[in-house]
Amino acid sequence: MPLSSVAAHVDERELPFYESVGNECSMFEHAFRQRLPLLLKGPTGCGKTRFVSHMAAKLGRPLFTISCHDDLTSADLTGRYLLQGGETRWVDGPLTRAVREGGICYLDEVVEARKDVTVVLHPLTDDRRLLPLERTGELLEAPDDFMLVVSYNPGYQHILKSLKPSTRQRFLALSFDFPPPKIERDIVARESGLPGEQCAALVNLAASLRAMKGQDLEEGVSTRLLVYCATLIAAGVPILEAARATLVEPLSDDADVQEGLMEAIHATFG
Ligand SMILES: Nc1ncnc2c1ncn2[C@@H]1O[C@H](COP(=O)(O)OP(=O)(O)OP(=O)(O)O)[C@@H](O)[C@H]1O
Repeated sequence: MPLSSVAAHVDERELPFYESVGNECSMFEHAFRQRLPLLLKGPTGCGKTRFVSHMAAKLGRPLFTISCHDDLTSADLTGRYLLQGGETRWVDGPLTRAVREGGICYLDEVVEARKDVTVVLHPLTDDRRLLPLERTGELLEAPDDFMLVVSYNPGYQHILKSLKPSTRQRFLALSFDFPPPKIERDIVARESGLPGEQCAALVNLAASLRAMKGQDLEEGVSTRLLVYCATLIAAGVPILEAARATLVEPLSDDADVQEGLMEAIHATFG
């Protein structure tokens, strides 16, 4: 399919809602059109997955999402022979489907993947754009509308779990962070249905909770958790109960840290 005809008349209102923060939408589109793979870096719950679904829908391409973990093998991506009705049949994995169908393949938390997975990605992420399927003997050439997107959270990185330079230098990379306050307020309001003013108070609170990151907290409170909190409040849950369940308990098990978080919450909501 010629790229110029890809999703020429998309109604933005029908796409998964994504509020852009900078130039990420145009960079994604350039990467797609120039057939370059993309790496998204950023903390948990800051909008990376939503961004990818929004862009896939905007470009009119199917999206194949894979959450990477220690046990994920290259066969989970490429496919395997399965016994079906007494016959052994090859079944494509999500990466192979994305290559065959011309879709967007999104590998979330790619640093969690084992080495054999990254090896499969190498010929796909340079100018060869090839996916060798050893088991079937095929060598698939990725079509123009195939794109590989991967993400990871640099905050969780440690020496054993980092991308090798030979892998990361195959990607364009974009950094994500929590959206600026006004944008985050709009996102939380739109996602939860809670009035903007109350969402603004939650976003202010998030700033003080995020300032506690590093002291005793591994990660600052995510936009996702703010949406949860606002959703509960909009559903009638008392603010302090909603805040404890969404902005305190998911962040820490330590009683002292929880107390510190609750203090900040009381300072905002009384
Ligand atoms: N820019 C944004 N536009 C619209 N919604 C957003 C945006 N940023 C965050 N959100 C909201 O935050 C939620 C979490 O975002 P998302 O699932 O995309 O996070 P993520 O960065 O992919 O997290 P993880 O790394 O844990 O997978 C979304 O479901 C959405 O409600």
